[in-house]
Amino acid sequence: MNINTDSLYVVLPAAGIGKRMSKNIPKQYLKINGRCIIEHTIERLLSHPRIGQVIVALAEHDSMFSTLDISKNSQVSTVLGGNERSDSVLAGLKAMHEQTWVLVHDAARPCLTHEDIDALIHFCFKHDTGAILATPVRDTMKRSQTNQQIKSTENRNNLWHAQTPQMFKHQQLTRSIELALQSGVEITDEASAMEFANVDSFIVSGREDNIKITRPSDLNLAAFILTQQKEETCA
Ligand SMILES: Nc1ccn([C@@H]2O[C@H](COP(=O)(O)OP(=O)(O)OP(=O)(O)O)[C@@H](O)[C@H]2O)c(=O)n1
Ligand SMILES: C[C@](O)(CO)[C@H](O)COP(=O)(O)O
Repeated sequence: MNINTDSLYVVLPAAGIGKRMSKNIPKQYLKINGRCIIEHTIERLLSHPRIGQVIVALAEHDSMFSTLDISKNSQVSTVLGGNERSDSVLAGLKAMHEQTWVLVHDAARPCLTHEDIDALIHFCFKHDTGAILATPVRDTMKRSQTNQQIKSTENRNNLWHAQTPQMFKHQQLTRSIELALQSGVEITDEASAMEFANVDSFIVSGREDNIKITRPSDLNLAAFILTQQKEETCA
């Protein structure tokens, strides 16, 4: 792979149902500023000069994605996702021809900027190692009992909120996720699969506004962020 010119593939897990959003459609199809969240996300990715292909992992009965113009884009393809996010990611990894590097990015994170994509790609290429975007924890972190009685205060030094994209060597990530799933280990992001496989990976500090739309209150925040970012770009 010519790391200076070859385009990169992105697996976009988009097969979730958005339970925490409590809407009657999966959250990736909710609209912000007139466009579906997933449209914002894919456009942010494909408008980056180094990203050439997005493989979208869809739920089995997803009938909405094919109605979107972005689904007709030649740089977009789809694959059947799975019961868990990790199953969807693995399906995407297996659907592509062998690549050196691959990025995985949540469809529910439409506020991703080229600044963060550049930082992640640069780090991985420079150090020839996998990495994830993340932001440092800034509040005091508490652990509770199941009845929400405070149990302990967690040390927040070197504690981060993992984001996406997460970028790894394609075959290494595929094998690591397969190993974790075969071992019955719960993995909620790609880095946790690499950790289980004892493969080093690193953190690249990302923007705080690369939020994952998860709960209803995130929608207005994401709309504000997208509008602000558009003004930034035009500035
Ligand atoms: N089986 C699954 C579950 C999740 N995802 C995707 O993984 C991303 C991050 O997951 P999350 O925010 O948890 O989305 P949901 O699982 O849809 O949300 P919830 O947990 O509230 O149902 C989302 O883009 C979601 O569509 C996926 O591709 N396949
Ligand atoms: C991958 C992730 O975005 C890292 O924070 C997050 O774990 C995905 O959301 P989920 O709720 O854990 O599926």
